[in-house]
Amino acid sequence: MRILLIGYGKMGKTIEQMALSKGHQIAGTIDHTNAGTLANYTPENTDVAIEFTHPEAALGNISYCLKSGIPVVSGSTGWLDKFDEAKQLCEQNKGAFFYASNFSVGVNLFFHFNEYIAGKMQAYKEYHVSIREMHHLQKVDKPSGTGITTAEGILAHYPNLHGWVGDDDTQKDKLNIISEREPDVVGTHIVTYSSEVDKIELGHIAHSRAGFAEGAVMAAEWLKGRQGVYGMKDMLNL
Ligand SMILES: NC(=O)C1=CN([C@@H]2O[C@H](COP(=O)(O)OP(=O)(O)OC[C@H]3O[C@@H](n4cnc5c(N)ncnc54)[C@H](OP(=O)(O)O)[C@@H]3O)[C@@H](O)[C@H]2O)C=CC1
Ligand SMILES: O=C(O)C1=N[C@H](C(=O)O)C[C@H](O)C1
Repeated sequence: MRILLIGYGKMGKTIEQMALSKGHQIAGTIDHTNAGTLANYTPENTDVAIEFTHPEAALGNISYCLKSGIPVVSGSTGWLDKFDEAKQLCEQNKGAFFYASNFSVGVNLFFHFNEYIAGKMQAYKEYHVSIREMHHLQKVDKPSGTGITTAEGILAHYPNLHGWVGDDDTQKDKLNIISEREPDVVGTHIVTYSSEVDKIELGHIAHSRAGFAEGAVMAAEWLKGRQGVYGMKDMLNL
């Protein structure tokens, strides 16, 4: 497939290596320096776009692809308050849009187990549940998209918790997501259930960006010939 890489930073470059190793071609790469050239890409020269940019840039890039008829896979985080706009655009243009806050198969298994454990733990009121996410110093958004998806999986089972809050806030009836930033941490997410007497933890630690890149290329291949809005649960049958 001819893959357009929108965002050519840490993820764009890792995806490029993964896509080439699987026999795909790179239709082009977009970063700040050549953002205006996005308009040169059409379904005639591009089979699919993979978008990993920035919270401020994601919706514009996704909109361009959907309006132009280019199927688009996005992993950008920090913009999901506008997700419904992307969904509507996809429906209006009969397009193809695949979104995941985290493309690694391991994290999506973690999401699955997280929901199962939350369903069991909500009956045990002596345990206080919280989430901790750790990332590298360059990360611009917090909490992480993965941290928010993890929170949503827990909240679905905890009717007494009304939404999540970041670590700059503490409200008793909300689920706390604590964010830590340290040099070179690729991505770590830990769910903790803590009582007076013990602690239960479920965690995922990414050793590199290869898992994210592999999942994004897999999603681009899977999206071929499909129309609609999809996520990892659709692709992995989780
Ligand atoms: N879903 C998932 O599995 C994962 C998601 N992510 C998310 O992906 C995104 C990118 O992460 P990462 O690659 O580490 O970030 P980087 O900062 O390393 O790269 C971002 C890239 O986007 C480009 N960019 C930013 N703004 C614009 C714009 N307005 N127009 C065009 N290009 C732009 C940057 O260009 P320039 O360098 O010129 O500024 C750069 O090439 C983040 O939102 C991150 O949270 C990350 C890992 C996994
Ligand atoms: O910015 C990152 O690096 C990552 N971002 C994603 C997120 O916000 O969840 C996924 C992964 O944890 C790495």
